[in-house]
Amino acid sequence: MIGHADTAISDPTSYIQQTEELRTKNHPLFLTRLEEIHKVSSTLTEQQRWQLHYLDAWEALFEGDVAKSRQYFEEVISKSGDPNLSAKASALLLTSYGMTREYEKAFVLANELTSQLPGITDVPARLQVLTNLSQTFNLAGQTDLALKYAQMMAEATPPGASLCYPMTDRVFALSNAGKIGSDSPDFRQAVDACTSAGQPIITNSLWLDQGEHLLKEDKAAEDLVLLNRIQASLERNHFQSHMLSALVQRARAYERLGQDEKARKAALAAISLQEGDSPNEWLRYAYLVLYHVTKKQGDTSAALGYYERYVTQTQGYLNDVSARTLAFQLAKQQVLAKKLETEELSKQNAILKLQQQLDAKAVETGRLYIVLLLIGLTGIVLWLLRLKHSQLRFKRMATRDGLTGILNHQHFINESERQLRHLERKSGQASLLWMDLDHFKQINDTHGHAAGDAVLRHIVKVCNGHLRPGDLFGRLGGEEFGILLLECERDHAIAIADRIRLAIEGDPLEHEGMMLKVSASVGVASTCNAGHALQRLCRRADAALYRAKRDGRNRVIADAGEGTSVFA
Ligand SMILES: Nc1nc2c(ncn2[C@@H]2O[C@H](COP(=O)(O)OP(=O)(O)OP(=O)(O)O)[C@@H](O)[C@H]2O)c(=O)[nH]1
Repeated sequence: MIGHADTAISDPTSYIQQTEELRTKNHPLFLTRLEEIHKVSSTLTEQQRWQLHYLDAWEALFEGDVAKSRQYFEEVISKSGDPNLSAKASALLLTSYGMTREYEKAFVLANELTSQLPGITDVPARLQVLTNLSQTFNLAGQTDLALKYAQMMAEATPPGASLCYPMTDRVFALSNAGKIGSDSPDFRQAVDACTSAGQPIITNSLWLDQGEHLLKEDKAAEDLVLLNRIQASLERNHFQSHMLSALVQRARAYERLGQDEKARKAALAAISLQEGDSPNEWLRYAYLVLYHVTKKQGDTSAALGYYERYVTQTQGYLNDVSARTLAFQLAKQQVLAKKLETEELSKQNAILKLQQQLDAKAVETGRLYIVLLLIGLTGIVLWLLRLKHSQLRFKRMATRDGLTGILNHQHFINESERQLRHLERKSGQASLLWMDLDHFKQINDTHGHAAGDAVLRHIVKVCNGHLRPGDLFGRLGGEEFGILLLECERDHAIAIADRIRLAIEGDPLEHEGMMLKVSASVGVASTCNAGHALQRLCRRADAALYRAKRDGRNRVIADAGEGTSVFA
């Protein structure tokens, strides 16, 4: 329980809520309780203080202090952080714009509230927004919209709760549309709902509207009965616009009944109630009554004066009506323009998105092309490599001996001729070794052909270990080899040949657990004796080899000119 001086409030939240419900039900009690809450305001939570601020704003609007109410409502909307309270404040701000004839602002706000509606789920806030929307659209002459919001309000009203507000908004919309008369059951039903809900101010609004219909239907006496019946309630609740409209209605009723003095008094009372001379439908009627009465009484100058005020008011009223319609249309146009703009933007966004997608696709396609190109290029490169490899293989096959990898007979001959020609030009020397393995047949016969092959490969390996890179080494056939030693004098060649012979002899091949030992006979011919012609060199070397074989094998015999030889 929180308290201050003589006031004690045990549950401020529900107390504030109950006080809010009293606004139009029991306005004097509402004021008393509002004062009580203010006394304990220092003990309230922040949210409760904003609720109190909202009630202060409502009261300021009820009293006609629009500026104060608007300031308070705007503070609630921007600072309270309470979406439901903000929605209610916006709804009442809407009404305040209507009261000050700022119709454009009102309809722009109405449009905003309409779009926010789906998100407003708090029942009291939703009902407040719906009733203010219905009233605002009714003010603009948009009675269908007003009816729609009244219907939505009825649907949003929880079961068992009063339908006073939605029924009243419905009656006002139907009434404004000229769809009901004074005897319409809609009046009766709405009045019953509001009476049993304990809403005298709303009930009085309905009675006054029914009175307007009675006047239109030329039932002035009935209207006066009605006005007399609600007079006490009007005075009790002291709602300024009700007091004003009731007095004007009374004045018009008296005038119709020929009770001019009463009509004049009522009209003057109405004018005295109104502060300022701003356009107003009731004042328009008040001046019209005064014009008729004074004219009838023969007071022409006074009648003229009232008539001028009546014309001014009419002008103002008509301007006001067209301003409402215009503002509504303007706001509608703005909303439409905004919608179109949004649609245009979303179209542009869609185009941009498409563009981006196309760009992405182009990049993707570009990438695909690059990948395909790379695959193609790689394929071509691989194909070229394979081609090169094949060419090399073919070239190798064409120039090399398949078993040992050294030059084949034909290529050895060709290359040797080329090198000898070259050496001849520069007077260089070369020596040709003609080498044949001894009794090789026995290897084949004893150990098999494969062993013979292995020995041939081994011999090539041994020989290569004693040759320079530029020397030519070829297999002339079977177990016969030719070696052309470039830039090599005869004696040096004999020494190399003998080193090779010794190496072959001293390096048997281990093959499948067997030591395969071979020897070689070598014939040497040199350009210094035989000249640079290959044929002659071969003949001389071959002859020397023949002698080496004949003389017992495993030896080197060098050609020493025609018919001579040197042993190594
Ligand atoms: N394993 C193997 N044997 C070969 C190859 N080419 C030739 N031969 C064999 O080499 C042997 C050469 O024998 P011959 O010409 O009688 O000469 P040899 O047995 O070496 O006797 P001499 O030359 O007189 O010392 C033959 O048995 C051929 O079959 C070859 O590529 N691989």
